[in-house]
Amino acid sequence: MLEIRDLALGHGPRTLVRGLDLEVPAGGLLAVLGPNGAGKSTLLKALAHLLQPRSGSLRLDGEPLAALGRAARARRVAYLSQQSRPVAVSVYEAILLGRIPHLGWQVEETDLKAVDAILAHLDLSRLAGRPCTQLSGGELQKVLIGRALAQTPRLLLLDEPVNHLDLANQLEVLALIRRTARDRDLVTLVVLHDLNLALRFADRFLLLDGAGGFVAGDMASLSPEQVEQVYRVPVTRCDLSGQALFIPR
Ligand SMILES: Nc1ncnc2c1ncn2[C@@H]1O[C@H](COP(=O)(O)OP(=O)(O)OP(=O)(O)O)[C@@H](O)[C@H]1O
Repeated sequence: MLEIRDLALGHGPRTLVRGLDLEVPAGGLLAVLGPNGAGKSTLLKALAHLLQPRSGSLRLDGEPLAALGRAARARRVAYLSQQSRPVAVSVYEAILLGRIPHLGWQVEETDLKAVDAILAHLDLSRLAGRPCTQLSGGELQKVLIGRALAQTPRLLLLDEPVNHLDLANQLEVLALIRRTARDRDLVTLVVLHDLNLALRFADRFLLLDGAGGFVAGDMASLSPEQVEQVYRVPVTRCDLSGQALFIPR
């Protein structure tokens, strides 16, 4: 469980988040929503300890995140930024890099087995020897998620993981993230721009308005009024064969 208490975030004079209280249980998927510039990446960076909150506390399974040392944090928190780029190593090596926080002075059999398991889990075994620079966008995104999983984190932070992916890859990658969060009982936060993907894959949401305000709840409770107020676009929420959708009017 991730507990966020009275969190305030901002840059310079601008306050992005004020008084944020939120509990994020393990096993599910929290969609972090909001318009461009609302503070979604800033929130993830604060959780990854890359940015100092103005105030408030962050606890993971009861333990203050700020108290974790660098190595302990790398074992507990995996963060995939918006700007992740391929590195010139093989798929196998890229995922093995995620084991660094767990390594002693050499790679152990358990590390290699962990990489094999992740390759199989992500259906990437056939690409193990391929340089990351020769992957499609969807394949690369899966490798980066694999590297994050190799850290065996408890908290998984993914900033727009389906950006630049085609429809099939968006669905595949998000299904994989949801399945992984459930199977490995991870606390997972995913920044998404597509509300309909959020409705389909997330079970909770946090909607930031960029002016300090926020609304959070079960995905099923996200209302057109809440969406309209933040995105300033009139929308209708409808149901198509059991799948909720927001349609701009
Ligand atoms: N290091 C920084 N210094 C000053 N301002 C910043 C910094 N980083 C971000 N900002 C500003 O803070 C606001 C929130 O940025 P952030 O990247 O968190 O938004 P976002 O919701 O992730 O946006 P997007 O959907 O466009 O990725 C933006 O107006 C941005 O310009």
